[in-house]
Amino acid sequence: MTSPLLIKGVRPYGEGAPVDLVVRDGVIVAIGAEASAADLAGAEVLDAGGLVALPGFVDLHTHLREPGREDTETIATGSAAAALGGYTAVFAMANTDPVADNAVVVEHVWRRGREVGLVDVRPVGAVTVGLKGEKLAELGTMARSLAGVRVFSDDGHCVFDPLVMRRALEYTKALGGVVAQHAEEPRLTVGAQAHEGEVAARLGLTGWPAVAEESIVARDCLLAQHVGARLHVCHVSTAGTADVLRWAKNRPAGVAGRMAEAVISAEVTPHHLLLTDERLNGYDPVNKVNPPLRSGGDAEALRRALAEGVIDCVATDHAPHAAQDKDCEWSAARPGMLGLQTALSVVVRTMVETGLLDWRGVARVMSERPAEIAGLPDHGRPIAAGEPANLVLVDPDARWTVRGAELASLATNTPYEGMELPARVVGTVFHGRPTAWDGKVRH
Ligand SMILES: NC(=O)N[C@@H](CC(=O)O)C(=O)O
Repeated sequence: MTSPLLIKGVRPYGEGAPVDLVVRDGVIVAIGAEASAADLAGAEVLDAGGLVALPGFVDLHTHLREPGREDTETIATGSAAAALGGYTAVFAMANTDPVADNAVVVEHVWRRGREVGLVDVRPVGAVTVGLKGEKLAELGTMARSLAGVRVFSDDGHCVFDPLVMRRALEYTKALGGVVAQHAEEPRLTVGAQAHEGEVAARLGLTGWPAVAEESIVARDCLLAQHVGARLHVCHVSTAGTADVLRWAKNRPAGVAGRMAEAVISAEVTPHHLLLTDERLNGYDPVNKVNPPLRSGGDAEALRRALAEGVIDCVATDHAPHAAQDKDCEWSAARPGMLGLQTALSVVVRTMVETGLLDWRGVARVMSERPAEIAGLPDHGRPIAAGEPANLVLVDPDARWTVRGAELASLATNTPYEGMELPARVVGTVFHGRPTAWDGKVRH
């Protein structure tokens, strides 16, 4: 038995009067007045007066870069960034070197995540060998490995061949898993450098048209409903994709083959909720990301779709890059931006301050829905006695200024450098143990 933890004076979901949470052996054992003296003997106390408690965040889309690019992030530094950002589980994308397309690599990532012990690191398995889109990877072996992979993705690349995608959906269905698709029709994005629109035209950058995403999402929804499988759409970036998802999710049962068994879900990144292609005017590659920052109208449509539930959840697409891959000309720079430590604040700015979501809604899109989509039983659970103690404690009134150099990631490519953002993660509790408190990681 470990010593208990007493979290004093929190407001679960920002509702009602402050209560005390008593946590023992990874479980919430009592709330408020229920705490007895016996519960509290030898307890560590976290003074959480004025803080909002939410279920720990779950990120379905994190690039931890290990193995292969440990100069930009490691499982240890990425886990630290996750804990400081309020996350208790992250899904590590498969585009590592070597690619996580086999049991050896996914077990390595899983084991290393457990050794670090700050957050549940769940490896994503590649859909195809080497992310090449040609031959299915060993999905079953990865699912049956110690890592128990259930989320499969070629993220960074689209599974563009419709027959390969169909087979992937069929196999993952048999394994109880889900395909997370990076929706990008490659023939429509050859040489693409920026959202196809006025800004790209003015800057002379080759356009990445919205339809390259929307056409793949439409096709994949039809395929998933034809075979009755689960499809998750990564980083939705356009208003048109939100329309396609709304249509697909609302189709009457029975119009497609095995529609009743199909489940479609989708994520949006914090940066697509807040930032637009107007940021490209100075050609600063920190703003280069895939899919690209879109128009203001797109961002507004994404915020509405997230509030409505057409887009299920927020995922960071945390993508650390080395300085030399960002401090260069636009066309040579790698796409991607940091996200783990700024996600909550950007969601508060775009969704809470605008009145689109309350704290219950934040819990839904950052904790509950991602945990459900990935099938994680211990995360995204209600804050109640008997439930696992995976929690985040948030100061809703704080303001802080983002400094890339102060973030826990090895890389510094945050697009929010110097920006003042609302709300701060003060504490994270992972299986009953504080992993972050007041800006510091606790091992
Ligand atoms: N989202 C990004 O801009 N970058 C991702 C992969 C990718 O989707 O290109 C990365 O791994 O860096």
